[in-house]
Amino acid sequence: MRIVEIREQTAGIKSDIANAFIDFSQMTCSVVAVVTDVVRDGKPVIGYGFNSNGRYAAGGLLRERFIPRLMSAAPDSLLDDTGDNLDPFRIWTRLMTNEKPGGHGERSVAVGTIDMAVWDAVAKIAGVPLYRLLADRFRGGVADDSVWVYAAGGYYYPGKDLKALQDEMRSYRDRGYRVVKMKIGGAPLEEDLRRIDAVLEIVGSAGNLCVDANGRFDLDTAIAYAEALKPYGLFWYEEAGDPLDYALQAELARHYDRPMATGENLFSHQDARNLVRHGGMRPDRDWLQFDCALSYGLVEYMRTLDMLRENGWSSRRVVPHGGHQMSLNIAAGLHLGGNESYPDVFKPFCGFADGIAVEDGRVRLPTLPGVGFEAKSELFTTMTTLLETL
Ligand SMILES: O=C([O-])CC(=O)C(=O)O
Ligand SMILES: [Mg+2]
Repeated sequence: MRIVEIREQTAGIKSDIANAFIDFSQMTCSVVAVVTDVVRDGKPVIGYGFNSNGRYAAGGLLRERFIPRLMSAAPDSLLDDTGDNLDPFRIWTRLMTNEKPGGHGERSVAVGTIDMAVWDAVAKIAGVPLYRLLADRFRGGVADDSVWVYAAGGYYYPGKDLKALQDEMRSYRDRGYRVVKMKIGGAPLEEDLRRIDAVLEIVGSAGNLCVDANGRFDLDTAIAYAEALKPYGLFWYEEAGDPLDYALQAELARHYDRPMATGENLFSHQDARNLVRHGGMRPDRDWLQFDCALSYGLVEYMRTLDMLRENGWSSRRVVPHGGHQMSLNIAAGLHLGGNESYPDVFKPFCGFADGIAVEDGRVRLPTLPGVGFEAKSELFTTMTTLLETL
C-alpha cells in the first residue's frame, strides 16, 4: 500500500468574535486529505485533517516543504511492520527530516494537520474508531466510553450585552453542558466582574465557570484579576499571561491557590516540559491544554503525555484546547481529563458527531472507523468539497 496523493486547501473560519488578544475576522485553517490506494467498501481510504483554530492556515509550509518531503519518501518506508498500514511514527520522522530543533514556530501546525489525516487513515484501514485503536495499542484495550466536555464561548463581539451573554450560556446549559467558559481581559476588570456575575446567575455555582484571558495580562494585572477572582471559586483561571512567560505563571501561582489552566499555545513536548519545570503548575489542581493539531500532532502528543507522567502528572489533568474530534478520540483512547467544546463558534470544524447529544456534561463517540469526520455532515461536506475528494 502507499499514499497516492496529499491534497491541501485553506478554509475560512472567520467570525466577528474577539478574545482579549485577537479578533477572528480573518481566521483561516488548513485542511488536508491523505489519499491512499487501500480500498474499503469500494472506495479508496482517505484520511482527513485540519489545524484546529487560533493559528492561521499553513498552506505555504504544507505545499513547499512537508507534502513534497513526505511524497518523495520510499513508500515502504512509511509503513508499519505488517506492511498493511501506514506508520504515523515513521511518517513523523520523515516529515521532520532536516528540521532543526527548537524555535518551533508554526511548522508544528503543518505537521499536526498531516498527522491528524494520517491517524484518520490508519484507523480507517484498521477498520476501527481512532479512540479504540489508541486504547488497544497504547492503553491495554481500555477506552473511556464518554468524555467530559465543557462549552467554550463567552467571546466579546460588538453590541453584545449582559443579556446576550446570559442567553448564550443558558443555551449551552440547555444543550447538556454543565461547565462553561467565558473570555476575560478584553474589558476593564470591573466590567469583567459584572460579566462573571451575570453568567453565574445562569450557571449557579462558580464551580461551573472557567475564565480565559488569552495571555493578555502582565504580572500586575494577572495578580489583580487573581485577587478579584479568588473569592468566587471558579473552575479554572486560564492563560493569564504570555504563554511562554513561565516565571509569570509561577509567580501567579503564589497569589492564586485555586485551579489554573494553560498550554494551548505551547507547540512541542519541550515547551510543555518547560512549563512543567518552570511554570509553577500544580499537578493536584491545575489543567494542561496542549492541542495536538497545533503542536506536531498525536505522535508528539504521546511524547508530551510520557513527559507528564515522568514528572508526576496524571493524563487526567490534560484537557485539550480546540474542541475537535481528534482530541476527543485522544481523550477517550488515552484517558485524558476531558475536551473543550465550542457549541457555536468555529463552525463547522468544531463540535462533535451529528446526533450525539451532550448529557450531563459528557459526550460519547461515534462507532465508525477513523476520527469520525463522516459522522459530522457539515464538516465532512466542507472538507470533501474543498479538497474535491468525493
Ligand atoms: O479564543 C481562542 O483563541 C480560543 C481559546 O483560547 C480557547 O479555546 O481556550
Ligand atoms: Mg484559551
